Amino acid sequence: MLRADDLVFAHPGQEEPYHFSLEAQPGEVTAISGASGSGKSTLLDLLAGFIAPVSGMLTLDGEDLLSLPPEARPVSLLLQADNLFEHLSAEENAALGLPRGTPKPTGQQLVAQALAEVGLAGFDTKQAANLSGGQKQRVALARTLLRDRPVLLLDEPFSALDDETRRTTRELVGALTRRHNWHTVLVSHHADDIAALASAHYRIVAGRLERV
Ligand SMILES: Nc1ncnc2c1ncn2[C@@H]1O[C@H](COP(=O)(O)OP(=O)(O)OP(=O)(O)O)[C@@H](O)[C@H]1O
Repeated sequence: MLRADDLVFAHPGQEEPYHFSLEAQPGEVTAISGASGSGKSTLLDLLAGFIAPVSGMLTLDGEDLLSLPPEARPVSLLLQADNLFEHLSAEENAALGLPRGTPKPTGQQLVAQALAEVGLAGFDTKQAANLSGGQKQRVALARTLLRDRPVLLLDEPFSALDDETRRTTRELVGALTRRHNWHTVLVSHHADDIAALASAHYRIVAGRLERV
C-alpha cells in the first residue's frame, strides 16, 4: 500500500500549508479531484519527490520514500500530453523505460511486447510526431510498463483525447493497473473518468484530502 501520512507543505507565500494524507491500494486506481488551484499537482509533486514536505511520512509497503530522490522512487508519471520525444520512434520512446544495460536483443523483444500490450503492435518504427494523441499516451504507457515501477501517477492523462479515445485509453489504464498491481493515483476533473476507473476517491478541500 502507498501511504501518505500528514505531508505538510506550503508554496512560498502560502499562509495555510497543505496537510495531505491518503492510502492507495495495489491493483487499484485512487482518484484525486478538487477545484483548480486546490493543490492536485502539488500532491503529485510531493509523491514523485519533486518537492519535499516539511514533515509527514510517505511509505510504500512500509518502506520510506521521502529519503529517495525522484529518480530512485518507485514511481512513474504520466502527464496530459508531451510525454514523448517527438523526433524519436514509438520503440525508441518506449525503450527509454528499459533498465540501463539491457542487452539489445532482449530490449527489442521487451519493447515489442510492451507495445503489443498497449495495442500498438506494428507501430514500432513510427515517429512519435506522427502518432495520434491516444497512441502517444499508449507509447508512454508502454514505457511505464518497461520501467516497471509500482506507483503510477497520472495528471489529467485523458484531457487532450476525444471521447472514444479517452474511453479506450482509460480502460487500458484500468487493465494495466490490475494486471501489474500498480498503485495508480489519478488526478482528474472528470467525474466520468473517476466513476469508470477509481476504487477510491479523495477530494482536496481547504488543503486537505477528504475521502469521497
Ligand atoms: N512554484 C510555486 N510557487 C508558488 N505557488 C505555487 C507554485 N506552484 C503552485 N503554486 C500555487 O499553489 C496552488 C496549487 O497549485 P496546483 O498546481 O497544485 O493546483 P491544481 O489543483 O493542480 O490546479 P489545476 O487544476 O488548475 O491544475 C495554486 O494556488 C498555485 O498558484
